[in-house]
Amino acid sequence: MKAFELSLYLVLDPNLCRSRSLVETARAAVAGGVTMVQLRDKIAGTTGLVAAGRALMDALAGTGVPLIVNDDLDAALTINADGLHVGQDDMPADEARHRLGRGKILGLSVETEAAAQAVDPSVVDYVGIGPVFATPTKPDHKPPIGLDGLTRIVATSAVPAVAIGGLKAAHVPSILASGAYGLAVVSAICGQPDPKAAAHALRMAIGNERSGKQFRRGRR
Ligand SMILES: Cc1ncc(COP(=O)(O)OP(=O)(O)O)c(N)n1
Ligand SMILES: Cc1nc(C(=O)O)sc1CCOP(=O)(O)O
Ligand SMILES: [Mg+2]
Repeated sequence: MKAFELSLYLVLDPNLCRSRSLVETARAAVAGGVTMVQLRDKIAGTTGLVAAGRALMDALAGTGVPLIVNDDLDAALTINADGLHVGQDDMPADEARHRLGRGKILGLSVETEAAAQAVDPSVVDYVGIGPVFATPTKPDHKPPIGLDGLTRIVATSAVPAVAIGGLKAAHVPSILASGAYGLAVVSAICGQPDPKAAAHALRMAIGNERSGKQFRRGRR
């Protein structure tokens, strides 16, 4: 399996990318410090996802940043993506793992402690927990879990967690304090006038928060 790092996970949605292409946005975001990229297009269909996914695979080659395909296992397999992300209402994780093979990254959305408890770490590599806050990016999202809900669900998870839903740079301290390893965002990068600068600001906030914690632990 390609190594993965959940600190800053860009979920690419063409609806939010304004006039920029997915490739342009991904390149800029990776230059700004994004560590994972997901292709999420709810209307493209498998053919559209395959075309967009191939272009993204080329753009990310050599960067070390994995490309995850949302929902569509066939598209992920066709382009030999680094992994797949499924939700509770998508294909069951067991089946996704079986068809994906052991060498790929599999992410699963969880919205409750019960769902987090049910995650099998031999099947699922990471969980996406949300929505932390309400967001117009996903109109069909479940009720927001808030920071307390996030903290409880993270504590239940046997695999690394990334928080998602309405997250901006100002939320970095509270999200990391919840125990989540990182943040997954759409509009905080995709919808921004300068996606590289937006990604950089998020990544710096994450780095500062982590180093600040180390410093505080060492103080008398
Ligand atoms: C990292 C990450 N976490 C959660 C989701 C949401 O997945 P899902 O609940 O299946 O909803 P859709 O994105 O498919 O609308 C995600 N995509 N990525
Ligand atoms: C794709 C997605 N999944 C969610 C979940 O709660 O599972 S919230 C969401 C959209 C996140 O977009 P933004 O960063 O613009 O708020
Ligand atoms: Mg889904």
